[in-house]
Amino acid sequence: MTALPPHPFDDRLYALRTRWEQYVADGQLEQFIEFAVAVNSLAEHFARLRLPGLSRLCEGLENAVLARIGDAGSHPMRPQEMVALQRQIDALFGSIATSQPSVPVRRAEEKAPARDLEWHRPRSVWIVAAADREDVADGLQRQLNYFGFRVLRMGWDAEGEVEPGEAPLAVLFIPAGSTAEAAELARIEACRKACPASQLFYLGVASVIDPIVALMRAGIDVAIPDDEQPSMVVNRLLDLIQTEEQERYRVLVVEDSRVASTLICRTLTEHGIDSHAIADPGRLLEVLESYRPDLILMDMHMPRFNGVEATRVLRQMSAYQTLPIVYLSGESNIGMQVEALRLGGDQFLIKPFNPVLLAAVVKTKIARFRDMQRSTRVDGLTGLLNHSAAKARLKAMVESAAPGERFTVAMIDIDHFKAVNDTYGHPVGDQVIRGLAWLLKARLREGDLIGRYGGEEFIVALPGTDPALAQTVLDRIRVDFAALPHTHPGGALYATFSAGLAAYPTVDSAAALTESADGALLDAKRLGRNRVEIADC
Ligand SMILES: Nc1nc2c(ncn2[C@@H]2O[C@H](COP(=O)(O)OP(=O)(O)OP(=O)(O)O)[C@@H](O)[C@H]2O)c(=O)[nH]1
Repeated sequence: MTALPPHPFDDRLYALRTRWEQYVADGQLEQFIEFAVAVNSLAEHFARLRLPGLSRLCEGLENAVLARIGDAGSHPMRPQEMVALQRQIDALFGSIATSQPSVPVRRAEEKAPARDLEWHRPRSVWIVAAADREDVADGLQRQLNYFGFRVLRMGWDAEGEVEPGEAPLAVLFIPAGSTAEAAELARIEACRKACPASQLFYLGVASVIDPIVALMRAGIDVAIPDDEQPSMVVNRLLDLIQTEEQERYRVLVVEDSRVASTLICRTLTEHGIDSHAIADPGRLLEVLESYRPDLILMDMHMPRFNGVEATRVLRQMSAYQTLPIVYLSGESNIGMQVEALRLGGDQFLIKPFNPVLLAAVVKTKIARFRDMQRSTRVDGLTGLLNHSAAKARLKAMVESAAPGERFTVAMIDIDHFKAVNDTYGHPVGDQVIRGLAWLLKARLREGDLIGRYGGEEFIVALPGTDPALAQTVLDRIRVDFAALPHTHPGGALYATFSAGLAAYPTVDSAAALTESADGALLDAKRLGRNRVEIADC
């Protein structure tokens, strides 16, 4: 097996390798299931880190493993099957060893903040552009540089462009037409192979399914339609460098058999999922309220009333209409299963259950449920938290603040924005709003609150930061924003913003913090705009 250098995924790789070696030595089904769990855990880890190429390789291995789980009688597997799996494992380990996820570095011209805080650092991006699309590439490069990305340009014909250790965050392919030719697909395939950890974008694809499928097969992760502005890709890249902190998944198990619920909860725990079990479905509403699960695993046959009846009740309540409900039951009657799905269930799994399948179903359903919930909290124009979500987050920050904890809230407003709209039109105004949103995303930290509070007004909250440091940080962003060109048909315009700051716990409620920061913002406007003022409390 390929020898591995020290690597950030070491623990997971070690678990995967030793479990495989144990299975190779003893050939027991239980060991194979443990190995399957290790493969699943590594695949999820790569997905979380947004390393699409490695995720894909790992998922390929996972599929091959799942197909061979079978039962105790099918283990140890035949020697040829073992060799085939060993080859897949070697290919995966080889790719991991050669791919080095890019390490963030501080921008050369950026000074370290006065007190060291982990503000976002740039990453490198490659742009592969056709000769007649250099203008699009130039515009994108300028924007990417402003948002702190390092850009490397190359043509479609370039060969051997890969420098060792130079794995980019993303590669942007800008083709001459809207359909990829065979040579272009080959170029993308070569890049996919060379950069398994990078996200590959193809800009300007026609909205026709066949060419998009061909691009995906060649290794493209995101095909951007030709009617979407190329600059939108900047936002997607900023999303890539901001991994949202994830709360652990929570599953409520409704199951009257103690043995079954213990087994289910143990499987969930092994996959890093929190669970809570109740034996009496009569307690469902009360526990849903207190535990707030992301999914219910529901038994079908229970005393008093059954799982389908419980599901029907939940589906009549607006709070639980979209909550995923998966039946886990020994019921083998297909008619009953179909009826259970018609009456509100999302999926039907049979007991005794396959632990890997159960975990995969639970995780994918929860991931989709959380994505859907997230979309109701996000502002469509900028991708930031919307007004109500930002307000709720600030309230939660105040309520959960430990004694002695401090943070600073900023209200930010673009100067003379009405004139931008009036002179250049609404779409250009929108681009200016996006520009500021992206700059904030690029420059602030993962744990900072950034929201679009109103039209051209933003709210920011910086944990562990006093007003003086917050002023330094926002002032730097203010200067960069003033230098950011916003293109319009006649050239480029420049905009500025003003900001007001208020500090917790000097001001100790969410409403008073926004009010106080708003007051300081008004002062900044009165004092001439393009400045950051601290509220005097
Ligand atoms: N393009 C665009 N404009 C918006 C959006 N939301 C609000 N606006 C416009 O933003 C402008 C805000 O203008 P004002 O509140 O008068 O303030 P201002 O011109 O920015 O002036 P000062 O804040 O005093 O510097 C209004 O013309 C709104 O129509 C939006 O989503 N897109």
